[in-house]
Amino acid sequence: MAVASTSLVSQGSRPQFSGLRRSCSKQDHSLSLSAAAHSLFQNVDSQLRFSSSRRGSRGIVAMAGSGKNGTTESISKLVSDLNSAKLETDVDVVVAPPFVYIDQVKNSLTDRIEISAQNSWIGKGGAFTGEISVEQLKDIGCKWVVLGHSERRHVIGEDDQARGHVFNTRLTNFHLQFIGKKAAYALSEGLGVIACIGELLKEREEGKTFDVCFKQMKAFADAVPSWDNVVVAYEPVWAIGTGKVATPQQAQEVHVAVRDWLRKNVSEEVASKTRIIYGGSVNGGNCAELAKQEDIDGFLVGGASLKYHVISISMSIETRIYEKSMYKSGIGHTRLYFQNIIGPEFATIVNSVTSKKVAA
Ligand SMILES: O=C(CO)COP(=O)(O)O
Repeated sequence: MAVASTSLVSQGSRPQFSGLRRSCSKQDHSLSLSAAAHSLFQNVDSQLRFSSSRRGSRGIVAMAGSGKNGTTESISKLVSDLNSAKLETDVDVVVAPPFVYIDQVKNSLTDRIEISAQNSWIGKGGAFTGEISVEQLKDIGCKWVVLGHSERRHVIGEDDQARGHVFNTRLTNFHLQFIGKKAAYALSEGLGVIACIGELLKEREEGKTFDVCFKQMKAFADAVPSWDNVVVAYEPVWAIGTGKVATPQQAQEVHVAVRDWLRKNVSEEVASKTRIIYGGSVNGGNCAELAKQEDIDGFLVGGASLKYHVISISMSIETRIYEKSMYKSGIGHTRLYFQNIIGPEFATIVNSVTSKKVAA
């Protein structure tokens, strides 16, 4: 779980909060996705077809927020908000600050919330200038690392598979299944891994969502010896930082497909136990509906982790105004608008995961 909170991030970058609900009982999964499911992927009523047999008692880790930039001052404020937030107890909360602020966050953040890095090196530390080793992350108190984030894949160029070129002999092997191998090394050293997957808009439009997600899952599965400390984060790239959140149905159908992939390719037990969280424009307004979906076990949150949850109530009151001056000015009814700040938005998101559990 990783909360990389926006508070830990500064303008122009998306922080990431992820909330993870705590783990859960093993459930029977009867759903099996057939190949034909791919062609049905876009159908409107897919929610029903893709609904799994899991029950809501499953715990969820669901809050990771991190930021990719920030300042000492903005981070102090975010940490203070996190420390005072009322967070339900059965949600694991993780914050993933930028590397340079991890120490500051670690030294000021409540123990209730764990810390994640946003990336780590593929193997044991050594002469890899500019990289951060897993050993160093552990040394400063990190418990988690986010790997395979879409920005690392599509902006930095990290990949699951071998690259078309090799920088030098020493790096040849590293570039084979780069992301999976990073995950394997982090796990071997005791860090939890938030393993990100997700399709580009073009890939979704071409009907390749499952193919892309399954390929990314395979790269992790081929490399990791155990899924015990892995949380899968499904983040459709087109939803990250765009304000275009996946609908609950769109998210659920991918989550259940990924769970089914785990069942078929790893084991029934791993499929049942692995927490699959959703990321991509999650906020205080849309989290509750997403959290109701059976296979959404929490969230990886960016921008919303920097904000406050504001409830706007607009009330139109049909009131005849007899007061002379008002009447003359033509005001026949009064509209009242209320804005109520109910706390940090990440708290709303974390607690939505708990509400799902309670409701179920
Ligand atoms: O990047 C993200 C999480 O890693 C998601 O960011 P947003 O919540 O801002 O879309």
